[in-house]
Amino acid sequence: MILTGPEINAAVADGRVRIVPFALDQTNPNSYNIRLGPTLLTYTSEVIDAHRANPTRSVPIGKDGYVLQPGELYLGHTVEEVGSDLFVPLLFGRSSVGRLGLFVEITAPIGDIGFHGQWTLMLSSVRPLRVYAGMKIGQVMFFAATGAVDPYRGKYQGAAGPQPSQYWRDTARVEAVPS
Ligand SMILES: Nc1ccn([C@H]2C[C@H](O)[C@@H](COP(=O)(O)OP(=O)(O)OP(=O)(O)O)O2)c(=O)n1
Repeated sequence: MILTGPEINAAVADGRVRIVPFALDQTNPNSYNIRLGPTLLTYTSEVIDAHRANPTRSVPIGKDGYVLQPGELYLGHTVEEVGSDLFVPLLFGRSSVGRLGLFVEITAPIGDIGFHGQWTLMLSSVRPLRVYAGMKIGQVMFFAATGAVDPYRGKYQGAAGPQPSQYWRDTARVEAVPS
């Protein structure tokens, strides 16, 4: 089951969903629009190494916006902290933004019950595209879950600003290489 817009508003009001800051005019019939935060991160090394922490460069989005270039990966973030200890959040692009040729995540729309923080957006643009801080770039939906809840305690908990991949932490748990 998915929360309707009025139910998202009610869930924010009684604490079942946390969206900060929250504005009623960002609620859709069955989702909530999230805005692009003012900071982007790009990886600076030519090769991104999945087993290492990769260096990044912070790029502020100025008042005149910032032009995303095709072929580059930009890590953005939501203005809003979005989470729930009850519902499963999923983040998707908005159709109006998809129509501009912008992907807002790469195979990672799923949030965990118990995650709280700003979400990291994985921005990639089909054509050069000027984006602006504060633009309503994506939407979060909330799904009712069944079963006992074991809340998120992962490596991105409490995220503030764009978070580069910490996949390298997983390798401490040993990746078995099939022979
Ligand atoms: N586009 C996204 C998708 C998810 N998240 C947040 C919400 C999730 O609860 C948290 C972790 O997401 P995943 O479980 O997909 O990530 P990992 O499995 O890589 O991390 P972990 O091992 O911490 O679960 O990151 C995010 O900020 N941006």
